[in-house]
Amino acid sequence: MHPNALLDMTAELLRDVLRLDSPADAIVSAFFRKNKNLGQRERHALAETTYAVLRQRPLLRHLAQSGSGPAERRLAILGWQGNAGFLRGALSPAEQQWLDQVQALDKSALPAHLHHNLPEWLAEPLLARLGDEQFRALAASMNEAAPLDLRVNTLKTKREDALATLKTAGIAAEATPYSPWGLRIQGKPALNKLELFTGGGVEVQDEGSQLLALLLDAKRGEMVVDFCAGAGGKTLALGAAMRNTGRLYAFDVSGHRLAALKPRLARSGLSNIYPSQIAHERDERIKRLAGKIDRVLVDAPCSGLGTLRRNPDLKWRQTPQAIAELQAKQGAILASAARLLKPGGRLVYATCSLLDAENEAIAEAFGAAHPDFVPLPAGEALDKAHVAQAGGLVENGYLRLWPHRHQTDGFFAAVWERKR
Ligand SMILES: C[S@@+](CC[C@H](N)C(=O)[O-])C[C@H]1O[C@@H](n2cnc3c(N)ncnc32)[C@H](O)[C@@H]1O
Repeated sequence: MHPNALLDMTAELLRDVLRLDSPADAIVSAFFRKNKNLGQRERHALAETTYAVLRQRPLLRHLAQSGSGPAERRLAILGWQGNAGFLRGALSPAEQQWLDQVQALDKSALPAHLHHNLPEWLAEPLLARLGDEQFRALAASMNEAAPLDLRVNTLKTKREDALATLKTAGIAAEATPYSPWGLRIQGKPALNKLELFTGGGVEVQDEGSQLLALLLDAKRGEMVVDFCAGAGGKTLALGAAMRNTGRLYAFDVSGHRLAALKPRLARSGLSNIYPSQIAHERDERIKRLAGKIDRVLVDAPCSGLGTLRRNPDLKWRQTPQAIAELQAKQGAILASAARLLKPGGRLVYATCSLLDAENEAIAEAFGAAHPDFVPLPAGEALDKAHVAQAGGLVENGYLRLWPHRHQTDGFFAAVWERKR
């Protein structure tokens, strides 16, 4: 495709995405379905430029004020993530001159919000929690793309063997530092045609997600519930940890999400998983299982703000009001899920949010209202699950993962044991 045509196409995609009325990944996928003849490199440039503009929207909008022509084209030029020579081929002499001027500007004197590129309602609590230096490091890490992590399905293969298979296929990878199941891939190679993937030997899963499953420490023969199973990323990890024995109920209110678990389940070779759509957190099925379950994971619906490297549109689409509504939901789901546990059973509450409001605040309110649940320090639980350097993943007894410190998505988890 001619460079100018691709640049105009990127501007068209940006126009749709910047309306912020649907998730960016859904808009990008629909755009690719509509434009089937785009090559791999063109798709990469379109998607990555879109994400780069979303990540740095305030800064790029500020810088784009000086140019001329359609605003989205200017943003696409400033955020361009494809080949630089290719971009030059798309620019008019005036655009090239403007780009050179913008690139030469000293940006160090710009106001703080043009550096962190976060809305004020989000920047403020993060800065208060982390302090200036850590906050800057976090904001910078959110401007990077996330690495590609895999979880080895230990039912089918060993981590060393999966690593060797990847190497033979010309894919560079290394063991993840914390999760004993994890591999971190260099770059973004296509994996979906590899036997290792189609045969269920590995699943794509952020190392942080793997650590949440490890925290539950589900064992052979147990009765386990994944209360908010969604498309089953953690369900599959738990099922393998249980060595395909016992019973693992995968609950979710979304039939659509549970349906996405089916092909992954087929690849995994697991037969101990029972997906079940529930109407709400007080569904009859939950009452029937009350007091019978060994371990319950509540991977609660949340703002998703720990995943900004993958979903940068969330910082512009989320609102404080939506988070207040989520908090009420999180408390209600946790209280209801807790009723499932046997005496001595383990409860894990987790989110992929960075905000205390969805994390510590929910865990502490639950703890205060449920004296029969005793907090279990996350570091201890992770150590027992063979997680390396577990002490560095914990704050105030809770699991707290940060993109800038741990190279994972942002995650929180609290653990309790029901009194015997
Ligand atoms: C963070 S996502 C789960 C991701 C999933 N555990 C994984 O690892 O792939 C939260 C899930 O909670 C589900 N959910 C929302 N309200 C719920 C409720 N009242 N009871 C159970 N699940 C609920 C959503 O449909 C969503 O799939």
